[in-house]
Amino acid sequence: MMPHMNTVYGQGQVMSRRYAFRPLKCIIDRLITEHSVVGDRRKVVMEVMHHSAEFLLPPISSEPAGSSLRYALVVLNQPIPRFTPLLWKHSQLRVFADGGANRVYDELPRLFPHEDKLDIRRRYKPDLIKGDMDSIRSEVLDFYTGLGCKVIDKSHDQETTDLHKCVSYIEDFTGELEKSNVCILVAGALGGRFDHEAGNINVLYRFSAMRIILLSNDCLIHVLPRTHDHKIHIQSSVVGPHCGLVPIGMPSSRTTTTGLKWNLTDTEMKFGGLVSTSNIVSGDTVTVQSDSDLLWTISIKNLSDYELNSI
Ligand SMILES: Nc1ncnc2c1ncn2[C@@H]1O[C@H](COP(=O)(O)OP(=O)(O)OP(=O)(O)O)[C@@H](O)[C@H]1O
Ligand SMILES: Cc1ncc(C[n+]2csc(CCO)c2C)c(N)n1
Repeated sequence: MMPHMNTVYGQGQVMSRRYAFRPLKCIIDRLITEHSVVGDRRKVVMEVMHHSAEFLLPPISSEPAGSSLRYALVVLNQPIPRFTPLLWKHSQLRVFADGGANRVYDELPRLFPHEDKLDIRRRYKPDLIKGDMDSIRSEVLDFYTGLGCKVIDKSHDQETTDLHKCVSYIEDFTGELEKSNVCILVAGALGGRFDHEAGNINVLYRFSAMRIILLSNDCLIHVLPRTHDHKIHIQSSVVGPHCGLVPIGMPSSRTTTTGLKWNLTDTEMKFGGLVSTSNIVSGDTVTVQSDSDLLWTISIKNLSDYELNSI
């Protein structure tokens, strides 16, 4: 369930007695004028939504009790990011989207060159494989079914992407009250075919009540819904400084930010006009207020082997 927002109006409505003996046209004119004055003075106080990339830091032992979010991981059919074992460790549910299973099967053992391949494959066993199953190799499917993994074959559904199918499963699996506390991490969502990237971004909007973060080796992106003000906590050891705010889907008439090198102050953003790319974070937090949903993106640092191995 999305947290509700509080709306605070600047003036009370005591118009009926005041206009009781005036001609109708006059009343209407005054109402139109006063309504726009009230509109200008109206102050909307939004609840603040917090964001962080804590899932790129080694998990702390108190998790999940210490963290307010619970994570689910979806692995797509793209080269797996080098920090995938970290995402795995933070997650309580792991799902392979069709050909994503081949990626874990083939590529994860390469991240642990001194360990036995089979041990690694058994250790990184998903809770579910779901998709239209036209990309997963039969030996890979046999391996994971042999381990007892659940498989949902949706080969009859050629209307939605494999990522959509996986997110839909997680959404069904998540109670209404839990939705705002669950965050879906999608590994391998960016940097490949553009039609797939656009489809992956569309999933952010199709499931707008869920927190979903698309990740590649180089960056992460997620939506900042217009229903909230946003406070983005920057873990500068793992993300930044490059970032962007992009009004995908609809223009924004007014966006205001703090914590960026090039801040916006009630600024309009739209494709064909201004979009904030190649921006730089300048502190520990970035705040964003906008009248439109925006995409937030921030670069992911090239984590050292030391950091990656400390998991
Ligand atoms: N090149 C890519 N770039 C970004 N995302 C990708 C790419 N390839 C696959 N994906 C993501 O991984 C998911 C699973 O990929 P898979 O190749 O199994 O899908 P598919 O439906 O068979 O794709 P195709 O359109 O090639 O038939 C896709 O739904 C998509 O979200
Ligand atoms: C208008 C329209 N465009 C493309 C597709 C194709 N498509 C979209 S999702 C999907 C499944 C991929 O696993 C496929 C084949 C469609 N159905 N409708």
